[in-house]
Amino acid sequence: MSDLHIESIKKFSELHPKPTELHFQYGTAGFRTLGSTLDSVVFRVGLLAGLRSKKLDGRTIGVMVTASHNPEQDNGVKLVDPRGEMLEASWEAYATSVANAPTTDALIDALQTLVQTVKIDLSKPAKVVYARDTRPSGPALISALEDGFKALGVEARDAGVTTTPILHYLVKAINTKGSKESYGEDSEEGYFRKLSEAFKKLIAGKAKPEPLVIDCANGVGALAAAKFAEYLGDTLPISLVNTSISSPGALNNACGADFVKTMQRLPSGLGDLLKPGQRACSLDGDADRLMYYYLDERGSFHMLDGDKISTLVATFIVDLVRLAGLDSEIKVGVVQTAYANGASTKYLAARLPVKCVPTGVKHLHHAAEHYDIGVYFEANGHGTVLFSQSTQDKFAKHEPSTPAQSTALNHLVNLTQLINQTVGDALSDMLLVEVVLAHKSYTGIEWNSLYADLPNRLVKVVVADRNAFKTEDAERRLVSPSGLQARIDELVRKYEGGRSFVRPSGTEDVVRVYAEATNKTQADELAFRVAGLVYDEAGGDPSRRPKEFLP
Ligand SMILES: CC(=O)N[C@H]1[C@@H](OP(=O)(O)O)O[C@H](CO)[C@@H](O)[C@@H]1O
Ligand SMILES: [Mg+2]
Repeated sequence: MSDLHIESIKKFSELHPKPTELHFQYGTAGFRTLGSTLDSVVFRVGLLAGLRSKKLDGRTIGVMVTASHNPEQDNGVKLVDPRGEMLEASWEAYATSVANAPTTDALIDALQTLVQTVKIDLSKPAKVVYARDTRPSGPALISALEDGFKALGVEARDAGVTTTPILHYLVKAINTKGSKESYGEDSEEGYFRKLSEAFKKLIAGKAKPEPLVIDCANGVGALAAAKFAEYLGDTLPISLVNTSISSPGALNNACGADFVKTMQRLPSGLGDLLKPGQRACSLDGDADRLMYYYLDERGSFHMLDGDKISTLVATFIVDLVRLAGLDSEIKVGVVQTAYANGASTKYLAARLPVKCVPTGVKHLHHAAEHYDIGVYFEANGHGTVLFSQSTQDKFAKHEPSTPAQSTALNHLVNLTQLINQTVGDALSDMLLVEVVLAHKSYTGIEWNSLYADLPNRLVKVVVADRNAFKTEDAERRLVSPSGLQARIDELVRKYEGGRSFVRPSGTEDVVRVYAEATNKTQADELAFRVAGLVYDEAGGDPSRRPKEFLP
């Protein structure tokens, strides 16, 4: 085993000192906080990425610099494992300790501990591919990252400014290059070509849809959507709005998927544009979340969120599997979190297996891998479909006995190419939705009528210590503070169709309360009553108790 390049790491580390007063945590979305505080963290992630690659025999690791739907001044960084997946969970703690070493000497110690604990052979090569979104703090953070690569002698490939899902695609494409499981050409062009060719095959012969309006959140999705428009030509007429990637303050400001989901209204810039019934969708700041919506004849807003997408897509795939004559061999299942609307769960559970897992993409992704075809979406619009290798092998071997079976089988094979199976991908998901709508001859209105969402409300409660809140049963029940769950249950029983749960956020310093009921007033009331219980239980100052929190 060779040694760490200690002198080189020391020299570069002195250029990227850790701010003494800050603690960083590798959470659900990697490290994420104010961009101006992340210099040392990103430098150290450069080192970590190199070590992770060495640990995996020189397979390529991805690094994405983004803060997604968060405000423009925020930034973040996360690592992507070789198959295009989120970093293995055990490394989250190593990343946290490396990021928090107070001095250069402490950093060297933390790295050496990591090398010994996970037995990294330092003589192995280190390869990384990296990218960033459009945030103004991005270029400086990228140069800190590159210092990390130089310090460790990493062979690094710059993927420039691109979406999170494209970076995940690249990681997988690079690592499967030349193999029987090749994921595609390892370039952006390869990605656009792969997806747009699959899309064209899937909608061949279908009626040309009305133009789709895409709100790009003034982020990197604007660049990728514009490229798709070139590749798709008139097979999918699209009209892009909120594409100002270099206007200060514009990113995610009153637009984007998270704004639409949270505010349940149109993003800015679309008001005068949309005709009644016309489909529109929003991407988030790094283009891995998608929300659809439309205005009806009366100008009322209707949102088609991750649950609606999941339902649309899962039932379409179930039908194709049956039509292809594969339903006895291939099982389709859906994964959701507790935030899934109860009406979607009811609709899905009557048709196919549904599993509930804790919040966070890694939980959904792993659970979806247990199905032959696993569909997962968070209500917020992040999700994808996974086809297991054995399922893809079955597609390749299956001999259809009728022309109808053959058509369905072709559609399934093309879906495996259209869908970015590494991670949720707003643009790939958008093409997928468009395919299903075209096949079913649905407008947004018919899609929306599959089931009616239960009215719901999400409330944040600021507490002294959110770690005092511990959950079980996929976060649907509290185990501590003790006794609180029983009081929530007692409240919920008073509401028709009531459901409510409380969990600490993994990305913000708050506790989240979710409630639903059969009408909006009741859902709001239940949410604010539970929020009041949580606030009081956590010892919140009565004089600062938010007025809307009910007694
Ligand atoms: C209610 C909600 O939308 N929670 C989001 C949010 O997690 P929290 O742990 O709730 O802060 O950010 C996660 C990362 O983007 C996302 O996976 C999740 O769905
Ligand atoms: Mg995102």
